[in-house]
Amino acid sequence: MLRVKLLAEGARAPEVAHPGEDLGYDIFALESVELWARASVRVKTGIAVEARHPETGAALGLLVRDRSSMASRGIAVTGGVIDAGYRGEIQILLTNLTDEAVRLNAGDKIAQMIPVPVLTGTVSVVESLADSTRAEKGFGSSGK
Ligand SMILES: O=c1ccn([C@H]2C[C@H](O)[C@@H](COP(=O)(O)OP(=O)(O)OP(=O)(O)O)O2)c(=O)[nH]1
Repeated sequence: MLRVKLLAEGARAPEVAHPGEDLGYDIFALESVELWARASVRVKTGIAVEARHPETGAALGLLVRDRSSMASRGIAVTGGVIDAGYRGEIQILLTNLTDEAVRLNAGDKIAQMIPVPVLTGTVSVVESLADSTRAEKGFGSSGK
């Protein structure tokens, strides 16, 4: 469940293309932007949101992720952590990984937002951690 405040003329509420199946809400650019080669830009959406679990009503955060169609053109979402309590304008950080400038137009669908529960809790500094099979092994320890 997403409550949306439209902050500017031309702002468009997020949409779910396939309700009940899609993980993310598609979001739209408020403005046209030139994405210079190898550079990052912050794109306004003109929306503020409040995401809640449809059954429990618990506050949810949102992770902004790529649309595969944009990623396959070399335009990647960076940043992307929207805290559950954030009520400011959602802005989309995009990085042009290519050597060519790319123009995005106002109204373009530029990213998707995936709701996630808030699982952060208290932080305790301890002397030892619970045993596990992996223990300290990592960085390719399990082979190719
Ligand atoms: O792609 C993004 C990333 C973040 N935000 C907003 C929502 C988020 O809740 C807030 C803060 O983001 P984050 O915690 O990642 O930034 P920070 O650099 O750690 O700033 P702060 O000290 O305000 O937490 O900025 C966006 O609109 N778009």
